[in-house]
Amino acid sequence: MTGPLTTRRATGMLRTFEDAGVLEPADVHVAYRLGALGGETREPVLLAVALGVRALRLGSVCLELDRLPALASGAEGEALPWPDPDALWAALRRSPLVTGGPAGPLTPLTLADTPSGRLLFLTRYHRQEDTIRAVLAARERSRPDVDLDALAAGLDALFPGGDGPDRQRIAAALAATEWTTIVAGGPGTGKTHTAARILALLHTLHGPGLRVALAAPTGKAAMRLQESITGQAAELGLPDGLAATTLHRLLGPRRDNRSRFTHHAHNRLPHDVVVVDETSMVSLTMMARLVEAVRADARLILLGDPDQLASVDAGAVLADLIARPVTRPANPALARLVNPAAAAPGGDAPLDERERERLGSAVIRLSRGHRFTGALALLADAVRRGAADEAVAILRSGAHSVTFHEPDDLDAVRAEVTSTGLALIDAAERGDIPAALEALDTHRLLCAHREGPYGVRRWSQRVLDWTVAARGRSLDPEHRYAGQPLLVTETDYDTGLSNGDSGVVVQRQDGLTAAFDRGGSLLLLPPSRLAAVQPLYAMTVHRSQGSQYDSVSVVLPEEESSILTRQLLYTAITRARRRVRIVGREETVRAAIGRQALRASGLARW
Ligand SMILES: Nc1ncnc2c1ncn2[C@@H]1O[C@H](COP(=O)(O)OP(=O)(O)OP(=O)(O)O)[C@@H](O)[C@H]1O
Repeated sequence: MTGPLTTRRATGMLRTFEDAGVLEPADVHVAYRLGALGGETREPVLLAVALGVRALRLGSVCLELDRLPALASGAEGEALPWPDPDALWAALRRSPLVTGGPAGPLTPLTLADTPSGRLLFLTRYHRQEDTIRAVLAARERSRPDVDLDALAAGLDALFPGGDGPDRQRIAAALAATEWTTIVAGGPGTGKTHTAARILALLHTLHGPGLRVALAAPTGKAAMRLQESITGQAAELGLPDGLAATTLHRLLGPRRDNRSRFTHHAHNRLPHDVVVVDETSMVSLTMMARLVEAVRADARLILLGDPDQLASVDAGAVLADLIARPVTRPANPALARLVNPAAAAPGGDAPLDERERERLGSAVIRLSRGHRFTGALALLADAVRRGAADEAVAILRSGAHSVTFHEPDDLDAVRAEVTSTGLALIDAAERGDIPAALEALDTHRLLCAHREGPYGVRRWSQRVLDWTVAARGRSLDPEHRYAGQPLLVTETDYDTGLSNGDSGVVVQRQDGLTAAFDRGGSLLLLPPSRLAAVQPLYAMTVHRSQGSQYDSVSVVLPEEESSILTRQLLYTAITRARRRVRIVGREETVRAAIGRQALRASGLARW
């Protein structure tokens, strides 16, 4: 945009909505700028633009014009002068921002009239949704040619459970017979276990020359995927050297444009199979870039947990793709390969009607936990389903793996923080890198916010103070010391570190070095080469997504915090492999479970 970046003060309707706290000055500013550029001055239209910008800021891809009053809660929200949806729709349809105008062909806004409501988009996001819709629909028009006898034999060998409705086997059958498959499921339900078997199956069907890409939205998640797949490679006869990478690296970053890549619709990825893990964290923009870069005759396998927090940017693509209406019947070949309706003693429950319908979109949800059992798994499931009474009962059950602490009852958190902090320092001072890296992931303290009494900043200081008191020696977070945990805050292609990687400073004979675990291989760097890192004593739940720790302590914010949602609590709990400790009040847990982060989009409406 051109012109000075002065903020015009809101007037009229926009002022009313800003004073009520619905709009922020930045929302109003963008609306006025777009209005000025496109020649639109009508207040209700500018209000809708500002509300659309606000929606994006809060994670929605579009504005639901028929549900405007739902944007604000309480009596104050109801009292606001919301525009009449029909009049607003008519005004928007004539707006130069939608149709192009005398000021130029620029159409920054797009309208969509869907069976479940009228939507206003910023055109850029509408285009991205359109890309995803069009590419996936085109991919659904055909299915890969496979030898069904060989496939059946492969499935029997890899999933020897017999005829029961083994959802992992169904996932593999889908992945072999569809171009795009979505394998959803909570932590430890075997998504990567299944992905490894899918790769083995595809290698059997298509021969050893198959080109496979493994990717995830963050470096940490990519490393976990790589570790898991390579750990199973020998057993499954997968080729050596399968490496995972971030989606950014897979698509080829460009220095001149952050949202464009070297691989795109006219320069496709060479791979025959693209497996993406932690898809819930993939933004709408990234998903659009990915699907257009995958060859039409390559398989795309999306793994993820739709109940977790969605991407930092707008959209909840995985959840939307799973929720979209099913437009075609399940692949007829499936009936020969799996038996979704059967009941088998001790096996998965038969697929319900909705699950069977979703096979048409090649979506399967794994439901049986293989990693955690007991109270931790029950708690995660109760939170996911929104069963607050159940969750509270589990928290109060006295189970070892799940404990609940009032905000001033910090003895247990302190004990674990200090014991892991001291173990980290001891190992690092001895120069024992494997032990230091192991100690790093033993326990993690998670907060919802960065700032405030329940935020990362405050709690990091507390962790440091506790560690110093236990150590009996001061530690300066501004200076590297052996045993200091580190978090990478920006991707650095020179060192190979990704945003979100964690490491630890270790004492070596020649001085201090920073050690990072890169999916089983070690990366050692002199601390002076680390550009964007910060000490890691506590982290936000958002940051922790894609990682897991043996034990997790979750500090809940105030009940009123708008960031506190069911998805946030579920994501925090499921970061723990063995035990979770929740610090907060019962009302806060209930408030979190009762508040769902709902992100408006057009994708789920298909
Ligand atoms: N069918 C199965 N039989 C036996 N063990 C299994 C089976 N499926 C998964 N597992 C084991 O359960 C554990 C969790 O599996 P996996 O890591 O694949 O889950 P995931 O869904 O990818 O979890 P996350 O999202 O947390 O990474 C692994 O140790 C895996 O070997």
